[in-house]
Amino acid sequence: MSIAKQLINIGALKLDTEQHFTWTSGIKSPIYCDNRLIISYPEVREEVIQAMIQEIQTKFDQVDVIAGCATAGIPHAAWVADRLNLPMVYVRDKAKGHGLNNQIEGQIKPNERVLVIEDLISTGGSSIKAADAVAESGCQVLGIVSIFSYNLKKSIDNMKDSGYQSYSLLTFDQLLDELKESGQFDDQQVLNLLEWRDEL
Ligand SMILES: O=P(O)(O)OC[C@H]1O[C@H](OP(=O)(O)OP(=O)(O)O)[C@H](O)[C@@H]1O
Ligand SMILES: O=C(O)c1cc(=O)[nH]c(=O)[nH]1
Repeated sequence: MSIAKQLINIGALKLDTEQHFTWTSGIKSPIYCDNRLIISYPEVREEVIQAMIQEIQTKFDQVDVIAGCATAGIPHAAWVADRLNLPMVYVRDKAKGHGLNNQIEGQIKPNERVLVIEDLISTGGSSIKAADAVAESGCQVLGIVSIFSYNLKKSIDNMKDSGYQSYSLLTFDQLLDELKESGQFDDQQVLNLLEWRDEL
């Protein structure tokens, strides 16, 4: 089953055209994709892990370390790192502020080739920030792999400016196609959502 179908089946897609959800960037959205639910469904997470591994193996040569973006990217990074028998770190959105004051937890060494794993990309701000922290520690960021991207113009521009390659297993456009095919959304709803996304 496609990842789009699986996300729909587990209820990861939330729609609220009246109240709207507030994204981490502050954007108010009628839609919210809760990839965090994936961790509770072994069959779905298995598909996601396998798809991520395939993406990594086809797009990147030699990966030394997998870095998960805190928090929603962490479990996926952990499963992928485990399957590939690679070291893993995770990257906080900022330094912890107490204890060792780390932003990156785990160990990376200068010049290592690091692949960043994120669960979702809206503006790309969070994953780029995590990748920047990895780069600032002297490592080479190979790119960012995420489960889902809204394909916002802003995220495409942000990724381009950052210079990081970014790949997502599923895009908003593909998800809307699936919602239309399954009869859950009609043509007009899909058009409205695409128009809303393109205006952000
Ligand atoms: O591309 P962006 O505009 O940065 O948005 C995407 C980010 O937002 C969500 O995280 P959130 O801030 O909700 O935190 P969490 O991962 O701890 O749940 C998501 O998991 C991404 O990290
Ligand atoms: O941009 C976000 O914060 C965001 C959007 C979304 O659909 N899902 C999510 O977990 N975060």
